[in-house]
Amino acid sequence: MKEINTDILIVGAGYAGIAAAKKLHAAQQDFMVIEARDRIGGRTLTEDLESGVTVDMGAKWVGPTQHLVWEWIKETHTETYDTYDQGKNLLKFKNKITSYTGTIPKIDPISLIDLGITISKMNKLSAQISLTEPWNHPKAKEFDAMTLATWMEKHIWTAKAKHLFEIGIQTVFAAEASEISLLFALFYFKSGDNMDTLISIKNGAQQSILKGGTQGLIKKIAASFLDKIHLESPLLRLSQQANGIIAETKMLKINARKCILTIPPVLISTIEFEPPLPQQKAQLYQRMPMGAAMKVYLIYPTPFWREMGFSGQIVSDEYPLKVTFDVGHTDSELGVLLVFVEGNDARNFIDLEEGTRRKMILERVEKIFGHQASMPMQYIDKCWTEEVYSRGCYTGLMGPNTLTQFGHQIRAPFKHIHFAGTETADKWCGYLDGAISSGYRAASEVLKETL
Ligand SMILES: Cc1cc2nc3c(=O)[nH]c(=O)nc-3n(C[C@H](O)[C@H](O)[C@H](O)COP(=O)(O)OP(=O)(O)OC[C@H]3O[C@@H](n4cnc5c(N)ncnc54)[C@H](O)[C@@H]3O)c2cc1C
Repeated sequence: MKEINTDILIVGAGYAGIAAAKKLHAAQQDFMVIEARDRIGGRTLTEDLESGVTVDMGAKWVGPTQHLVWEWIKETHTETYDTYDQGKNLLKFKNKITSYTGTIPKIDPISLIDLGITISKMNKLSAQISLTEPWNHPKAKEFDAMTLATWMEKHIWTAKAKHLFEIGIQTVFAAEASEISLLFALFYFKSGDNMDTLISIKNGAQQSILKGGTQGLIKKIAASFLDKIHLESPLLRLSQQANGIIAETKMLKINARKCILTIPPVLISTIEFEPPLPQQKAQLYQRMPMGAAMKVYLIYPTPFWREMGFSGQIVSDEYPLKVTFDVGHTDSELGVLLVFVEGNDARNFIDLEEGTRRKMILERVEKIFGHQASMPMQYIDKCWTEEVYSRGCYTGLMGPNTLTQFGHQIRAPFKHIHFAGTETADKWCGYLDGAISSGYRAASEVLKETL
């Protein structure tokens, strides 16, 4: 086993780990990064397809208020383009297809009012939640004792509004409303400005796309300190002494003064800690499962739906296809349709053979856009629950009784170990921007203690 001495060890080379490294590099600190995978980027993964199309199999979009990602985009002169958002969107509900413009589908007036009131109630409630201490809201215990599904049962009157709201929830959390606490949902909406921002393209979280992909961006940021990143080095054991830590992988023994751990909460329980994590912290990590999502790209010779006057955005109640977007560049001749399968749908869909998955998706898009839709040049899909070093996506979630009882542990250091990762962010928790802010915060904590 090779022994290495460094001042600060960063575990994980996703956006949080690279943000921490960037800050330490700028401060001319002695640090190293260990990463389990054979690549950097974590939950970002950009692939250049033979057709010339670049696809993000992980994180894709950047919204206008995600200022830290925009700083990186500007610093690296990365080109962006807007998600195609012209023409009519389509809603397929109970075998009927209707078209609409804007974020909210055209449905009967009663259901429409019901949906509008529900979203506005969510926004009003979430606006009252503190991002740093959501557990201190006067009704925190009450909100954290119920799931979002329980709240929906009580407050949404029409079946159609409930169904559409559920699709919105699956899209935002990659999970079911019955898996998350109301308090966590309110915190998450506030963290991303509000629910409207999270589900919107224009002025929302789905507004901009990076030309070289989100993994392309992190590669540019890490370029000046690549020699400090050790790939294929999963952390197995972390022990703490009076003056620092000893981290062990299969091949390395690393002695450091401080450690910044950026791995997803669900994976923290896989590390052997000596001494063990404080019991409330350890219990927290037993309660932050990942959601599940599958991303499917369909590449066509042309974005033929645009010529038909459609935006490429579909909201559908038919398993497995619930939501689609046109993510092709306006300058490209090719059509790129991105299909999301999320929550329990994804968990079931992932177990099917690839041929069956392809057939099902193509049947669904054909029903909506016609025969041309059944003949893409390429079908490509990716499931994140199969990724050993992610275990799902988009982020770690909290069910009832988690934020109020254990939430205060999320950013708390444990002796020489500091905790980052998007799940620890107050602003844009679950997103790339939150990952960057968490990395910067953890690096600042360490710098404060070591300088
Ligand atoms: C399909 C998908 C779509 C998404 N869409 C968007 C989007 O459009 N916009 C957006 O802002 N966000 C999106 N997200 C969320 C976004 O990707 C995450 O919020 C962000 O990448 C998290 O960064 P992180 O550094 O906190 O964690 P990670 O990216 O998970 O990084 C943690 C790193 O730790 C490594 N690791 C794990 N275990 C160990 C170990 N034992 N030892 C060493 N290393 C280890 C992992 O390999 C990984 O590289 C999406 C995510 C997915 C998967």
